[in-house]
Amino acid sequence: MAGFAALSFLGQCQVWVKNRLVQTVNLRIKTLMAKNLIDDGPLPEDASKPLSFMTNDLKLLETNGITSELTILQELLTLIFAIAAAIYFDWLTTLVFVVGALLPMAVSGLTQKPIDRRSKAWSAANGQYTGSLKDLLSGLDTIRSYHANTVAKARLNQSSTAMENGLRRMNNLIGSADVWMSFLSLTVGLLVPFGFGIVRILSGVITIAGFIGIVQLSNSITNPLLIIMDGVNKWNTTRQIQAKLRTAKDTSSDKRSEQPLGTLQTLTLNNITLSRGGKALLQNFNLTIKAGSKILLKAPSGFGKTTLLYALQGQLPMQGSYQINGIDAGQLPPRQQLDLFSLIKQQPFLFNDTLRFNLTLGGDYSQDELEEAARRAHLDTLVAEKGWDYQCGENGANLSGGQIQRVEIARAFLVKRPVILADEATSALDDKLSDAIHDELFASGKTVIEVAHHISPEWQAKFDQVIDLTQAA
Ligand SMILES: Nc1ncnc2c1ncn2[C@@H]1O[C@H](COP(=O)(O)OP(=O)(O)OP(=O)(O)O)[C@@H](O)[C@H]1O
Repeated sequence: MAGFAALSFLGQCQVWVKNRLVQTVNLRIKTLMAKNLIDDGPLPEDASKPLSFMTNDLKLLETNGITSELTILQELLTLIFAIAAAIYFDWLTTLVFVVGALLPMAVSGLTQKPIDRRSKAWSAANGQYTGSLKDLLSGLDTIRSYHANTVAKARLNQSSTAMENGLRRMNNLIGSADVWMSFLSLTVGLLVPFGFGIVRILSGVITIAGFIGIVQLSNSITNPLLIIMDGVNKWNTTRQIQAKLRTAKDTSSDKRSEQPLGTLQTLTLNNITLSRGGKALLQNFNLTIKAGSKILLKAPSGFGKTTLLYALQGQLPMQGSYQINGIDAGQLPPRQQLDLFSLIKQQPFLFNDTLRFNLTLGGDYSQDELEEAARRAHLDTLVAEKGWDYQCGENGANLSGGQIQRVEIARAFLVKRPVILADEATSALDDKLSDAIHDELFASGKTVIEVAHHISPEWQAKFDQVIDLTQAA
């Protein structure tokens, strides 16, 4: 009774230790990936990929990777003890049993590449499914308005079918590999060693009792080996994911040291080339911007204006020479470069949180600073009416388009950075409000780089430079 209780308690401890280990590893990986995603990684061209990685792929890593590693470790211990005990009876018969059990394992190596390919295909299909689902949820109002329900459901079904097919194919391959490895284990791993053992008994090298001992122990050799093979196959499905984790580790160790930049003097672009999604945009572009100047960038839609603003911040790559105060931007820590700019986005993003949080984004600002930013962005009437704790809703669903834009403008005023990048910053505002915001932007004394399609001739005349990007190369 006491023995059984002790064994059960050991089993209980094993469950606790295993789950604690899985939790610790999962948390470390999630923290590392969150850091890479938020701090270090490039802006994703397709958000569904990191989304799927953080959810589905990391789950697969837990079930097929971390859990398999623990199982392999546990079974290895049983295996080592069983082999040691069997050697005590007869080392040669034990060797034949071990070789017979290892042979199928070597053959299992052949299935690794196809398993890799199928796991990659499953991961891609998974990303597409997550992307479709995300699209559908954020565009549900549009889908319903235009009665696109049937098409939307069909698209989602199509990607979920592709994902489930990918999963089935991957599991089929793993399952088939397991079945045929078992067949080999039973034949090469069991029948041959049995025959050899009988020969050893007949030649008087071992006793029947010794052979029975080895046969008993062979279960503790073959079974752990089968479980280890299955674990290795499962672990192999996570190799792509582990490769991504290693890249994340590399990017998170940025060795560039902080260089004193001092106050901003110039931004110099020489022979700059930009591309996005494989498409060449600006070519051989040159521009020098002095601190405090007001620049208007003009070009047709899709030319690459927004891309240029992101590249100035260092959030998208650019080829050529980009210097900040004469220092190569590539030599600056990304954070130092980012800290020079506040970006008023063409399509602002709002958190499903209060007005206050949406302005401060968790930063430490005094109430006076908040009120001042809201006043300059002409958001003060909204604040007076709704209060700072007003819930903006998912991506600003509880605000008008113009109010969302003014929250974005207020954010830019609040952070007080030397350069304001304004991407169609007042496109949702009426002329009077747009003029008032421009008055504030120009009065700030900051460098303003604005991208806009509709700016009146009077306002255009107030800029230091109006650059037509189509003529700038
Ligand atoms: N995330 C992305 N992935 C791939 N290509 C993109 C992405 N975003 C934009 N592009 C492409 O890059 C090109 C430049 O886009 P960008 O937004 O910089 O143009 P823009 O000049 O600001 O246009 P607009 O005046 O319409 O805002 C376009 O052809 C666009 O299709």
